[in-house]
Amino acid sequence: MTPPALLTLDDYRKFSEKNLVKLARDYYESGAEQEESLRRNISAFNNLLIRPRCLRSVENIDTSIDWLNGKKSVFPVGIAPTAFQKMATLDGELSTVRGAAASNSIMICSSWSTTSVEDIGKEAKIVGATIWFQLYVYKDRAITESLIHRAEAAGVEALVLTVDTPVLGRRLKDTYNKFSLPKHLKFANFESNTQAEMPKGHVGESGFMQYVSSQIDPSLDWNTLKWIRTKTNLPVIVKGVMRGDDALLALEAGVDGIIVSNHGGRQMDCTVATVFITCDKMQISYDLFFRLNLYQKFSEQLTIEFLFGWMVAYEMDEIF
Ligand SMILES: Cc1cc2nc3c(=O)[nH]c(=O)nc-3n(C[C@H](O)[C@H](O)[C@H](O)COP(=O)(O)O)c2cc1C
Ligand SMILES: CCCCCCC(=O)C(=O)O
Repeated sequence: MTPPALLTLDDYRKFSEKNLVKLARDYYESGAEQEESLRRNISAFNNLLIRPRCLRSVENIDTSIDWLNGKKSVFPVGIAPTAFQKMATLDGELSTVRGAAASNSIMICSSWSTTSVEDIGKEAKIVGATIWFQLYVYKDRAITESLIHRAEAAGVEALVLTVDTPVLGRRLKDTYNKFSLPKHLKFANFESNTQAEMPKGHVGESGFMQYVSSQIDPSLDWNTLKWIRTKTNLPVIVKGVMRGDDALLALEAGVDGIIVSNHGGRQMDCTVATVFITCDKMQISYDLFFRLNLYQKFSEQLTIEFLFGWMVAYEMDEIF
């Protein structure tokens, strides 16, 4: 059967309903607690209005950006890290890395991919994709360090430290569903069963919640960031910053970039919408403004990347 034309995000979402089991769809789509942040992210973006200029030639437009180290990409949208992609397709992360190459984007590989970083790295070399690696910090620092070194050896060009997940947000749907990874899937970056397998869920606690509370280090702080910097020469970007004062601390800590994010409303409910987080106290000028994630270089410019979305490239004051 010829697949239908999928033109909008909503088309994709509806199409996926036929192909995803409820457990996976709920995991992919849900936010924390009452999902106020998740709804606010969407409505805040939908309420942005554009006042377009007229009689400006659009014959030659340049949407290119420099993600890092002078590497130009004509497509200024990155693919945010997304765990457990094989719940959606057989090829999982390999499909995404091919998509990243085809669209001249970058892929941020999740620590919790269902394909190992080595296999994603091999495919990235074949198809010519740029990959970065998103890091979760384990209580066992030896595990964390080994992840960093394996990602480096696999050819990633930057490390992205997620800083908004010292504990897992309470996702009610996952809890009701007693969410755990389907039996045939594992955390592909780990060998030992303790890290590679997600426990079964039980009443009132998903398997995912048990995994995170037993493995992930809730003491994550600025010292952890310093420690990471001693373990790698790769650029380090922090993801999940929501305030200007924290952005300044990140800058003082010598990070190479920040991603402003409330984790799609999946971590803490009742937060400000990502799109409205102003970078107060930051001496930068805005040149691009997008929807979900926001990747920022501490140079003259601000660029923003978003997951499966669309972009507007206007000056900030043209939007409101
Ligand atoms: C299904 C799913 C899995 C995700 N997995 C990860 C992950 O492994 N690591 C991570 O840092 N963020 C993860 N995220 C968060 C996204 O990278 C991204 O921050 C979010 O979808 C968009 O929200 P934002 O605009 O507030 O960043 C995941 C999001 C979704 C929807
Ligand atoms: C330590 C926090 C776990 C979150 C894991 C994956 C993710 O980011 C998401 O589901 O959202």
